[in-house]
Amino acid sequence: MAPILLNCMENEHNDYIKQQVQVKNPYLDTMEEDILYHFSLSTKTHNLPEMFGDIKFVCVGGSANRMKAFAQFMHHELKLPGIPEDIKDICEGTDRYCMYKVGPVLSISHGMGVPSISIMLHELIKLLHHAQCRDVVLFRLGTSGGVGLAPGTVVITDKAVDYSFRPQFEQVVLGKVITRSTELDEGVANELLQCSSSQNIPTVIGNTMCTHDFYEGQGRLDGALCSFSHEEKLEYLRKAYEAGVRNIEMESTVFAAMCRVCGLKDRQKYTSVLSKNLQHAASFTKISVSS
Ligand SMILES: O=P(O)(O)O[C@H]1O[C@H](CO)[C@@H](O)[C@H]1O
Ligand SMILES: O=c1cc[nH]c(=O)[nH]1
Repeated sequence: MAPILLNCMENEHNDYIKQQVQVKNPYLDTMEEDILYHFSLSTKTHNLPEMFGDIKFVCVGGSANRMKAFAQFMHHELKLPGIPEDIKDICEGTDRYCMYKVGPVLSISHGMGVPSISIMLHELIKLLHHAQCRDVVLFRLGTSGGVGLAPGTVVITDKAVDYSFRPQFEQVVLGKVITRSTELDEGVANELLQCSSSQNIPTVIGNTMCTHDFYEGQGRLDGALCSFSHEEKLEYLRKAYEAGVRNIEMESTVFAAMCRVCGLKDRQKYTSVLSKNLQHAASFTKISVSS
């Protein structure tokens, strides 16, 4: 599934915003050193433009092993010199996330849930900014639970939505709730849909619901706690389906919101989430960013 996405994005590359990745924090420029704590990288100890300046695609997913396997797969697909098994974890100085660079592709793990991916995204966006990367496309390759779909269906996200099926992400800042949009890019979703049709993979475009919990949050009956009946669960999932939800996972809203805030507001070209084998999902967004 993943190479299909990357091939597709590369073909359409000229459509992307030719901009350097930017951050939305005036304090960063005044700092003598920026430490990317959870990557074990810093602007003082590492030459980020030299290490990462040629990055065009960033693929993120929850599991460290998956993202290593994906990097090895990309190494093979891109026919890069050397042995895929020898690729090195750039973040080996920390066990929070793993990161592999294969040519213009960066493969990073982000753990489970919004807080974990959010920390990773702060540091990733800063890294791409410091490295002066341009025209970067960001994908999430993950797993998800399908809603009303046959197992194995790939879901390309139209909108990332919250538990109330709203396309928004709520972040508490200084004790106040800030709401950020998670609207996504239609054009990119359609590109991916076209790619899947050429590969004969069952694929739909639909909304992806992001929850803060795998069990009760997703209407599961098999957690340590369950405060609802089977009928109530089905009713909620039915409402979700009617609202256009086709899969459920745990990172898409913050992924979409952060990339959007760091992007061209008027372009609104953003995320998607894919799900495969009931459980394989990928979300993607452009983070070609402007002021
Ligand atoms: O497959 P990954 O990328 O880990 O994502 C999904 O799997 C985890 C739950 O099992 C959550 O993080 C969910 O979003
Ligand atoms: O969040 C998730 C991830 C995989 N499968 C699910 O059902 N939910």
